[in-house]
Amino acid sequence: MDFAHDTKTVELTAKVQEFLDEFVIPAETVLDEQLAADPTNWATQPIVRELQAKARERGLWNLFLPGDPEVTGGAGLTNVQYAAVAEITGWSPRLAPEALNCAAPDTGNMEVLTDFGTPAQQERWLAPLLRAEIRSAFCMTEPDVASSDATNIGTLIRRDGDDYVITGRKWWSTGAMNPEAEIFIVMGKTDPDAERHRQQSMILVPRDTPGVEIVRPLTVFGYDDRDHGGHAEISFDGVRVPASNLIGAEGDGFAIAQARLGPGRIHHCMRALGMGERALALAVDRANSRHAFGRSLAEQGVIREWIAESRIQLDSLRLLVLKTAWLMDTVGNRAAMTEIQSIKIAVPRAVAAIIDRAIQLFGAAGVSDDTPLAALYAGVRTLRIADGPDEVHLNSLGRAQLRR
Ligand SMILES: Cc1cc2nc3c(=O)[nH]c(=O)nc-3n(C[C@H](O)[C@H](O)[C@H](O)COP(=O)(O)OP(=O)(O)OC[C@H]3O[C@@H](n4cnc5c(N)ncnc54)[C@H](O)[C@@H]3O)c2cc1C
Repeated sequence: MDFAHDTKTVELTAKVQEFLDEFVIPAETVLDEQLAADPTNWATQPIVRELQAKARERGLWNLFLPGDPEVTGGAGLTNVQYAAVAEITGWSPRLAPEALNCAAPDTGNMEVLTDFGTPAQQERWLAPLLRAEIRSAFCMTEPDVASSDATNIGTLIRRDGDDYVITGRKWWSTGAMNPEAEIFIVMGKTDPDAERHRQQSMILVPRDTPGVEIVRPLTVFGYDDRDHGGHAEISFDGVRVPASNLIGAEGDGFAIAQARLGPGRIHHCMRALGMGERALALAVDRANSRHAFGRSLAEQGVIREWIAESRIQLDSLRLLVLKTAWLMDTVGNRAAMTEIQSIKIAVPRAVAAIIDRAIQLFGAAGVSDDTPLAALYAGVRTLRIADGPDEVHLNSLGRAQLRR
């Protein structure tokens, strides 16, 4: 086995690392200042635009998008190549992914439009998303039903002449508080009587369509996540859009959702490893510089154990993520399902524990916003729920093993 990255990855990660160190990490305080200046402004902050311009100049743009760059407008990286890049962006999850136009949910939405959109849909919505001129949201989860089970979804998409009419309520639509999120991909039922996995469809709903109402923002442990455009509850009340806004055919929604979530899950895991590395680096600095009871924290056995545990977890999980990425590249997402589920479960758990140990090492400073740790913890904790809770993946992974 050759564990080395190829030349392209080595060169690209060096450029991304330099960009992170030189521009992104110093910009974090600027972002905080800009967000604090107007707490009612959900739009993309000027510092993000500045970073995006610098990233584009350096060719660090749309790195998440596979396939032929001439056709897709992406960078054409394999999952293995992108894994190394995404991990670096995880060091600054509030800024780096968006600076490179590699942030969820836009990445997943761009993939859906690339793979399933019509030429007209691609021209109208994908092209400006690839240029980061607009943003988007993905509206699947609903407040009234357990939405880890997509077959529960109650939103109706009813055909009426040349239109579809959408009625329902969504929540946790990430990014939708940002007024620049001009397009929503909405999942709903076109045929509630069809076979369970053929009832749903996906449809493009422009934000400014009559009947779309942003009800309220939601918070994660008190964080409004304004740097990601927040998370919105949205009501769709008799929203009428042309039939040509349907993505794929009626009944394709479930299959498109599955296709969207495979790469999305591994991207989250790659970035989470970067979050864990940053927490560990902060912990090491703190342990070496802080003294208690006559010696540095680094000289306490228990702290050394924490540091060692974190290193072991990060290095072992990175190998599992890279193996998963390699399988996705070589045998496809479906054949890599066991590994995708494994990392989706294992990485957020481990990284939450790594950040938790770093918080403990920092004492009270660790739970404040004086360090990035509290926000990193809040972010990684949601990954045990978002894109499907741990239990759903464990259940399916266990079932697959038992059938072997
Ligand atoms: C930060 C964040 C961002 C999000 N962004 C988006 C977004 O952009 N778009 C979107 O549509 N949604 C988004 N979501 C929603 C997310 O996908 C859902 O929260 C998730 O699918 C779980 O659905 P639910 O919250 O309704 O929980 P439920 O489905 O009600 O499940 C609750 C709990 O029940 C248990 N459970 C469920 N099924 C099983 C099972 N089979 N076996 C054992 N236990 C089980 C689990 O412990 C689970 O956590 C986001 C969520 C968060 C937290």
